[in-house]
Amino acid sequence: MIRRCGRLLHKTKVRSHCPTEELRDFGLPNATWNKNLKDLYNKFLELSKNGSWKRIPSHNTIAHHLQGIGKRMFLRNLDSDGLGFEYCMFYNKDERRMVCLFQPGPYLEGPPGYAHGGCIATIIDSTAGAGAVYTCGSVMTANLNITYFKPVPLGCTLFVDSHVDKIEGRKVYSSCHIQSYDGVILHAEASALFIKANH
Ligand SMILES: CCCCCCCCCCCCCC(=O)SCCNC(=O)CCNC(=O)[C@H](O)C(C)(C)COP(=O)(O)OP(=O)(O)OC[C@H]1O[C@@H](n2cnc3c(N)ncnc32)[C@H](O)[C@@H]1OP(=O)(O)O
Repeated sequence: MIRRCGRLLHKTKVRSHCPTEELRDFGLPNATWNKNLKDLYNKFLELSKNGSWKRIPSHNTIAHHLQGIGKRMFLRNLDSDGLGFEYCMFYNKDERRMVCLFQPGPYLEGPPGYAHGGCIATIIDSTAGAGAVYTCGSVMTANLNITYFKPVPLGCTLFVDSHVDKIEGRKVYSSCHIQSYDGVILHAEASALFIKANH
């Protein structure tokens, strides 16, 4: 059993923590991105030209963002592109919005052909969480409520749009919608409560 696991791990190139590994920005286009993802990415690059939006670099540790000691980030734990969470984020400071352009790969399957609900929760938590971090510093998720409206086909392009709605002391209230790349299908919506670090 362990040997079988070992072979599987080897085949799928699951990453182990390697502090000397070269830092790579995964939020840049690669050969596995489909046309819709590339088009949305280019649209947001264009919107970034006047400074309203900013592309957020995405490494395989969060040390870059939080000046801490990062190990391996959950969303960036596969070496091969396109298999898991393929995404990039853009932040708009004035609007307190973080958007994520997301293409769920085949290893995120739940129901046959569709993304697992847990990976949808992960991308919502990460997008809204990153929005809260960029708006007011280090946070922890205290509460996350999701309504799933339509299943998400693997390999499609999603537009994840989060917004910091309200800040009350250490409490940061956010909302998030997941739509198809063209805005036609609303796949899920969520509300989240983040608590700012107590320091
Ligand atoms: C590409 C870009 C990347 C960007 C980089 C970064 C990515 C980052 C992505 C991040 C995304 C990933 C993120 C993750 O995955 S975070 C990992 C998942 N989350 C956790 O493990 C959190 C576990 N819980 C805790 O650690 C504590 O309970 C926290 C820290 C949340 C609060 O404990 P703490 O002792 O510090 O605070 P407090 O108890 O004094 O309470 C303070 C206030 O908050 C209110 N309250 C507390 N809990 C709840 C609740 N459940 N509902 C409603 N209200 C709640 C409470 O009533 C009080 O209100 P008030 O009395 O003041 O009015």
